[in-house]
Amino acid sequence: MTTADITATADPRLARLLELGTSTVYEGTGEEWWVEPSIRPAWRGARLVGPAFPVLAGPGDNLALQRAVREAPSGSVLVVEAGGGRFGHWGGILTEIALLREIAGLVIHGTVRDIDEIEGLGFPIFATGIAMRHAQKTDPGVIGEPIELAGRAVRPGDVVVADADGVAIVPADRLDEAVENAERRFAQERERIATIRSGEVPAMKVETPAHG
Ligand SMILES: O=C([O-])CC(=O)C(=O)O
Ligand SMILES: [Mg+2]
Repeated sequence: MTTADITATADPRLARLLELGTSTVYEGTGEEWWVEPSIRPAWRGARLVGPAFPVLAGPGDNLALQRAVREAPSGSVLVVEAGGGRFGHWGGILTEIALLREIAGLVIHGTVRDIDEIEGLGFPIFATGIAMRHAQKTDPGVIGEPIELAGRAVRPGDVVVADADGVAIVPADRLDEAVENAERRFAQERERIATIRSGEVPAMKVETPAHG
């Protein structure tokens, strides 16, 4: 069982969002659900879904992460604002604890280390990059409270979906709508692709410029 499976089993809507993919989820509802695109999969094939457990870390400090990995509910995704700095905020040891506690994954506006080890363990991480530099362990930060992740509001329990295209945050109270609209979008795209594969170049999609 992968970490993505843990949450997905608990709520089939989450499994479906992950299958449909972040770009489809985002396009389906046409909302500002995308997250800063420099937050990328830390290893190829990483993907995750689950309710957010937000963390505000001190700059260059991972004490807040050490607290969060011990206190976040099983199945949740740690969503961390770490100021985007070039520190090893997270590594192999924290990953081992996260797996023991059945944490579904990590999304961090910041960098991580021990990446080969983490890939071998299959723990999904989305980060701005990889950096070996030691993170301080002095600032307890804030955990389990709403944050802004690189400018995007994230509340505890909002649904995090992340795959090769990046990270999307679906507000908890809009989950049904997100699934419904992503399904519609997915069906439209399959239809369009079927048309192309039948040998027909479809009409262009043209939009009216937005006002204001
Ligand atoms: O020790 C740290 O601060 C982060 C790390 O490398 C690990 O969790 O393995
Ligand atoms: Mg380490």
